[in-house]
Amino acid sequence: MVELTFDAALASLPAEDFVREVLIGRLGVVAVTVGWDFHFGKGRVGTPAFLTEAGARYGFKVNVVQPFGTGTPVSSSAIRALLKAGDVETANRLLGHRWFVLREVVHGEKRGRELGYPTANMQLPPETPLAEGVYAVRASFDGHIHPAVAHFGRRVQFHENAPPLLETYVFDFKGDLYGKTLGVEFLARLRGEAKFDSVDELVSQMHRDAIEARRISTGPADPLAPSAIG
Ligand SMILES: Cc1cc2nc3c(=O)[nH]c(=O)nc-3n(C[C@H](O)[C@H](O)[C@H](O)COP(=O)(O)O)c2cc1C
Ligand SMILES: Nc1ncnc2c1ncn2[C@@H]1O[C@H](COP(=O)(O)OP(=O)(O)OP(=O)(O)O)[C@@H](O)[C@H]1O
Repeated sequence: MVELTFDAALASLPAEDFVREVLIGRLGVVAVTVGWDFHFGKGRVGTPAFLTEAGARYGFKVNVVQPFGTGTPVSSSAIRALLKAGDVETANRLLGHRWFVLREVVHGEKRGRELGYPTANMQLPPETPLAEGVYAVRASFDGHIHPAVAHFGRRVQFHENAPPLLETYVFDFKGDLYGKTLGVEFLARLRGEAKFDSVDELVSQMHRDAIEARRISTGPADPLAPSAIG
């Protein structure tokens, strides 16, 4: 990979000089692929049309990739905004695969098993763009993928201001997951995190979450968002 520092000298380099000095002189390109709205060179003169014409003169091939889909352009900021809003289905379609995290399972407060839902806890980086709430997910470990339900949040039922955790309950599984690396891919958000009048009410809601998540995570997959964890 060649990374060019975008400094004043590069910013003021005319498109024609960039082609001659960088693409031909330094890299000796035989083919160049750019997006349909790509611009380069001083004054943004280097359009895909400019590049195609330069390619014909210098003898390199130019592929211009047209926009994908019909709606909003696919961009990492659009995907982050969708995940922050909890719309994982649309984020997954824009990504072309299900959004997933890969992390080690850490110890928690051992409350999960008392509630009837032992959960594998994972700490996600603070900048993770994910809405708090309950999700239908699939979890991968030891070479197998399991349907599961996950909660991402601060556990407002029990804590005032704890850091957010991803907690995953794996259906039809019993075993020790501490220290293992889990892949968790997200299929749908079921609801936001809530504080109930009693722990019993939280547990009743968790039963309903589990039924809904099992239905989704064992159901047919969206062909536009295949699994990336297996
Ligand atoms: C399906 C599911 C739904 C959950 N919903 C909530 C919720 O709405 N509010 C909340 O504070 N915690 C929720 N939790 C998190 C539980 O409070 C947490 O798993 C439990 O307290 C265990 O906590 P620990 O990791 O501190 O032991 C949920 C967990 C699961 C698995
Ligand atoms: N079906 C399951 N799904 C997830 N973890 C399970 C399951 N069965 C057993 N476990 C084990 O139980 C651990 C979680 O248990 P429990 O929730 O009581 O303790 P914890 O580490 O404190 O987590 P939490 O803080 O969520 O309570 C997991 O890390 C895993 O090793």
